[in-house]
Amino acid sequence: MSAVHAEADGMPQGHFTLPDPSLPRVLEVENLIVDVPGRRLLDGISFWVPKGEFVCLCGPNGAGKSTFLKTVLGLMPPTSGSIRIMGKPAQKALREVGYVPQRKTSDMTFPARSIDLIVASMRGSWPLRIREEERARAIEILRHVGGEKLLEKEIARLSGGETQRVFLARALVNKPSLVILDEPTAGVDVKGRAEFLDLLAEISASDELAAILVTHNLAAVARCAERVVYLDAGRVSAWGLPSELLGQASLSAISAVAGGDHAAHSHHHQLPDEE
Ligand SMILES: Nc1ncnc2c1ncn2[C@@H]1O[C@H](COP(=O)(O)OP(=O)(O)OP(=O)(O)O)[C@@H](O)[C@H]1O
Repeated sequence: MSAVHAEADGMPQGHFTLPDPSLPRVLEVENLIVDVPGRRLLDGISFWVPKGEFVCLCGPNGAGKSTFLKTVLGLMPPTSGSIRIMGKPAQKALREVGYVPQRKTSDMTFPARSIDLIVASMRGSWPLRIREEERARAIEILRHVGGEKLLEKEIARLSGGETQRVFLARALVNKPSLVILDEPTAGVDVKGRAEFLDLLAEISASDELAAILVTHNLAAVARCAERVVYLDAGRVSAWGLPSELLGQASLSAISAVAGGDHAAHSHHHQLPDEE
């Protein structure tokens, strides 16, 4: 508990309920520090995610949420501290993690179909020829996310919501223990966002699959989060149940920051149901 600070402006003070320490841990982060030349981006992050738990990772722009995800995914080196996935050093357990990127980073510049993307993830290499059993598995996982009709479609031609559905299928195809989603509905229209939220709620209901969802979307937090980790200036400023963090002041702290790709283009403050 020593790494958890309740000092951030607008955050509730007092008691936060942590996960049952006796449950198996899918992700365990201890005193993680990430420095880049001249700057500390993550300043002693500690928390864990038990099997099956759905965690929303919230916090203002620039808090370090994407940096944290990149470090867990092995894309940025930790300066010190440790990240364990299913009890192993993170680098040795990345097969246990599925990743859904922000839509802007998943824009495809070459002609790939949904099936290619999903089979590439199954194999770990780009498929030149797809075997029958691979095709069957791709259909199965797309059906699971309600996207079977997208199988042969080119990714570049899909809507935002369809694209994220395919990326969710890709993230789930290897039966991970943890799925990590970085503002998956930023830049997705209202209908696509509502449908994607239904899929996230299903993941949240699963006792097997754990998730970390980076979001500024209060509707997503209210509907899916089993726990919330609130990052501020590279530190965990609160870690507890959504009901403990969704007090009046903290509610505005989560929603009243411009999120995702909107942030770069406008100073518009978003409504709670936007991302
Ligand atoms: N490679 C890097 N070198 C230097 N600074 C970086 C690097 N990557 C990120 N930063 C800075 O670190 C801070 C945290 O960035 P990060 O993208 O992790 O925040 P975030 O919480 O994901 O924000 P947002 O909600 O806007 O996506 C920002 O100030 C960013 O400019």
